[in-house]
Amino acid sequence: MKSIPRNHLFQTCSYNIFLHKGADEKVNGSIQVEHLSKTFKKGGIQAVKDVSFHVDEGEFFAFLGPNGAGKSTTVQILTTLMNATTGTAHVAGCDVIREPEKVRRHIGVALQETGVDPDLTGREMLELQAWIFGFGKKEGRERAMRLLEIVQLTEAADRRIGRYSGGMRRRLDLALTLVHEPAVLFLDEPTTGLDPSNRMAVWEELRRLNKEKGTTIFLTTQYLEEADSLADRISIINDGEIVATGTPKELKARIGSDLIALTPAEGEDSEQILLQLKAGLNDADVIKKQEKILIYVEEGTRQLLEVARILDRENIQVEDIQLSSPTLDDIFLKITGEGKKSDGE
Ligand SMILES: Nc1ncnc2c1ncn2[C@@H]1O[C@H](COP(=O)(O)OP(=O)(O)OP(=O)(O)O)[C@@H](O)[C@H]1O
Repeated sequence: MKSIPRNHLFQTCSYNIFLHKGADEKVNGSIQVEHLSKTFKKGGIQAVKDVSFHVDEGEFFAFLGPNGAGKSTTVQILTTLMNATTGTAHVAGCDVIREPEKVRRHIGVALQETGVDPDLTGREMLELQAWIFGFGKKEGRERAMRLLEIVQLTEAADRRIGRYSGGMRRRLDLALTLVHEPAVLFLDEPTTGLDPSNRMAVWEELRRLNKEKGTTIFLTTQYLEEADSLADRISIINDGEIVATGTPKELKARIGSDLIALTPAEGEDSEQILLQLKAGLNDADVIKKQEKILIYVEEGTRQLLEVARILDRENIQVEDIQLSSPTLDDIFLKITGEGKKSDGE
């Protein structure tokens, strides 16, 4: 699935093209995508299907979806690393097909595969990146130091990248995209593989960039929690199609903020239980998923008591009952009515 050495390609491009600082130019950091589709000849997979959306300048936008949904393909098209089959896209006011060099000048990209040189140290790599973007030696050194601190790599600054762990490489990669303070930042699953404290550090930095510098951020993620915590707006992508768009609040209002999942005991009639719960809970959102019954509610604790009362009153035996927050799977189930697709492989 990830056959293209994407970040490497991008950084290779940057050695030749980026000989000036994008941050000095006033650009409109918006993204406009119209009817974008991508079909891979190999395998004939339609990875992106007639996708349209916009991201305003300064907005924090998340593309949320499971494995194989089409997130990386969309990012690759928007960052000029891959051509769309049909449709158009403008990033920072420039057409990604007709003006790829202009687009590259205004964007920072952290992709899932890093293309850093394993023989350099983290500090050297950052200083090199700063030099490529036209910063002087002193400023480059200062930027490298500050970014190393932000991504918590100060201690490992002088270690060769080849000896970094996967998580450390991801953090370095993020730092590399920030060197020239781009108008639009594309981050493809930036926190996958990071432990909770590193994840929080990356979140904090992204929030700061977005709020203080007005950087437009396009982030892909499989984590609902990440999109919820960071994004102004979220589009949910499933099997190449956008199935829902809205603010986290709007999306949550569609699904309820809590989820009660119960497993009826063997021999119980789950269809009947479904009807009894619906009736008893004023037509609440109750659905069946395999052997479980899922109830989407707003005030989980209060509703859990109500569910327990109904089960007791109707003499329904259950094997298990749990209260939790909805997962991405649950949201897909609710929004698409069919649940998350498989990996699409
Ligand atoms: N170079 C390629 N050639 C053929 N098919 C591809 C290629 N890249 C991706 N695909 C397929 O396109 C679909 C979308 O993949 P994509 O990588 O965009 O999904 P994703 O949402 O980024 O998933 P993940 O979260 O796993 O990175 C998948 O079915 C994938 O197998």
